[in-house]
Amino acid sequence: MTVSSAPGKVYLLGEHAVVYGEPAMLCAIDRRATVTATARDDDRIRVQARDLTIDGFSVEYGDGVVDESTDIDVPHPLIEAAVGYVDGAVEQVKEVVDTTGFTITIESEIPLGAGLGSSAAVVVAAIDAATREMGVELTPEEIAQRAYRVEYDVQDGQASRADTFCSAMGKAVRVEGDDCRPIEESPELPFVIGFDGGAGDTGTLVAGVRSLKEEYEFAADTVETIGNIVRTGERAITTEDQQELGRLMNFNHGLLSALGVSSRSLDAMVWAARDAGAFGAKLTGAGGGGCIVALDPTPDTATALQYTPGCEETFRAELDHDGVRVESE
Ligand SMILES: Nc1ncnc2c1ncn2[C@@H]1O[C@H](COP(=O)(O)OP(=O)(O)O)[C@@H](O)[C@H]1O
Ligand SMILES: C[C@@](O)(CCOP(=O)(O)O)CC(=O)O
Ligand SMILES: [Mg+2]
Repeated sequence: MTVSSAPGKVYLLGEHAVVYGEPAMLCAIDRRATVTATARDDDRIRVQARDLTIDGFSVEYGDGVVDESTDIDVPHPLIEAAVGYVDGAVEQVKEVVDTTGFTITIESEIPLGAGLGSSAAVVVAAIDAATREMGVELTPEEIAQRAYRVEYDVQDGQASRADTFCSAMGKAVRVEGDDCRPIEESPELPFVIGFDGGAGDTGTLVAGVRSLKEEYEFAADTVETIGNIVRTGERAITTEDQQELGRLMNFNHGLLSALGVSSRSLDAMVWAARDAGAFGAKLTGAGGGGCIVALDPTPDTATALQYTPGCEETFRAELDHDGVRVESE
């Protein structure tokens, strides 16, 4: 039995634009997905994903077939969409090892589809656990590369390397196209997360931005401007200028909102954080619903979020220095 875990992340600056080759900066956070891989005597592949519920049923499946015992009475495309990332991870494992069967069990502290990178963390941890269980040790860079292939395929060819690289490597990272690197001296920033309890579908949201960008030159300019905000933010990171970072996050949120990926509850949480005196706040990840990230060293933002209609949960997040790691083997 092998257990591996990998962290979720928040985007400081640059999501969506990063898909088109603009730079982005993101930080791994101390919420992790944990995957247990156990070799089997037969050649079957089984997946137990307790957090993945469809109509209240948790998903257990294998060999491309959802278990009858899970009693799921929903159309198959819905199930296929939900298990796509895990299926992709299994495919990557099969490319690396001469598989006989294994069972993988997924547990995660990262809310699904909320912009904290649950998909990347699950895929990264699954590839690590299952390949190790089969006797192969991949480097974090190799895992990041394979996990990126999975996100790319599931999101119909529209994915950056950002989430998967950050989850595999940990710390703060900067990603621009194929150029992925850890940010030396990753700053410890006072992250406060607000979660509206909802989710957005990354593939659909990315496709929405792409079509706006193709239709309007000013939408394409907006994407480029987000890249300029990130470039400006690099100086603020090096000097640990939280006030400047906050201002840039506010600007970035406005542009994401213009690109149609914010929502009423995300905007409400962003404004609650700003009114409470946060240095800045923005949605994180694909948007549509899910989480915002604010910078505030005081308890004021968390308190304000607790009283904000639409905010279901608020918590602090710490930079996680560890990327993918083995918990036990
Ligand atoms: N605990 C989990 N078990 C199985 N699959 C998961 C789990 N967490 C996330 N996923 C997969 O990732 C998808 C969410 O990814 P995505 O839409 O990119 O949002 P995010 O990465 O921001 O959480 C889920 O629909 C599911 O396919
Ligand atoms: C919108 C995007 O930039 C980030 C998506 O992040 P998440 O899956 O919502 O955590 C897409 C990508 O980079 O592949
Ligand atoms: Mg994702």
